[in-house]
Amino acid sequence: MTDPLVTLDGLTVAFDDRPVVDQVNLSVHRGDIITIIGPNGAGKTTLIKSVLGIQKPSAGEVRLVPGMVIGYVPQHLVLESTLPLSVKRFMMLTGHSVSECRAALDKTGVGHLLDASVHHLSGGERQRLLLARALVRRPDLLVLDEPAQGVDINGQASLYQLIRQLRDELNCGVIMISHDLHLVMAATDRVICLNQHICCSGHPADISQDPAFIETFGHDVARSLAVYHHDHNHAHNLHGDVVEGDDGHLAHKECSGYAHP
Ligand SMILES: Nc1ncnc2c1ncn2[C@@H]1O[C@H](COP(=O)(O)OP(=O)(O)OP(=O)(O)O)[C@@H](O)[C@H]1O
Repeated sequence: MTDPLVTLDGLTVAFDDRPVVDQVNLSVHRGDIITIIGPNGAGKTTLIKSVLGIQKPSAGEVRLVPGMVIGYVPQHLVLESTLPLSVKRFMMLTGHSVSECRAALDKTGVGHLLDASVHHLSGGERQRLLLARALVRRPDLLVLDEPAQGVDINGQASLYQLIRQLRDELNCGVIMISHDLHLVMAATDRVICLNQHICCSGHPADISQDPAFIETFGHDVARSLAVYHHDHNHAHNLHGDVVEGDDGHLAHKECSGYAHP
């Protein structure tokens, strides 16, 4: 495996001697999609700010591959509402050419909005614009802070799908914060459950059964997530009945559920 793009080594950030990120070890490689979940105030944004270099660690360190490019997608696009601003002009503020900006907008599915006003975009279109602004830099690492905020449920699913597709195309690493637990479970490779320290981490299918996850999010959340996961130890016949597989085990081949690992 290649060297990680980012390594957090005992990262600790304290405000007034209160650690809000406590001894976090984490590495992100090319191709990884890592999602940070956790309750309000758990230190998720602080951790991401440390990766971006805008929050200094109190202890430990953040190591980045030298020369690496980071594309950042904030939660919201904050704009002066009285200032007329087209999508094209907004993108060109990055210093990239029109053709590069257009290519990035095409990639995120909003190339047709080049001449539209940014003030008139829907929630989903705004998030795609912010993603295009991050992509135009051809990042090695994409950092997203709740990218699906203000986007409806169908829009959220396609936004997460787009993030996976961009990861494949750019071969970048992705680290994001999300509160949309069901979508996270379907769209990510590794979940980090943060509550100052890392409570638990792992594949989405496994994490909902972790006692630390249940302690942080409660039984109801864990149970509702567990609905989407089941062991592949049996098969269904055309009537949906469970049947035994060829190898004597019960195999679950015909079910096309939500989040099969
Ligand atoms: N600059 C700062 N000075 C003092 N306290 C801060 C500062 N930034 C964050 N905090 C505190 O650190 C804690 C973690 O904040 P952070 O924004 O990282 O949490 P979060 O997990 O992203 O929360 P949310 O899900 O609510 O966005 C909070 O208690 C917050 O008030």
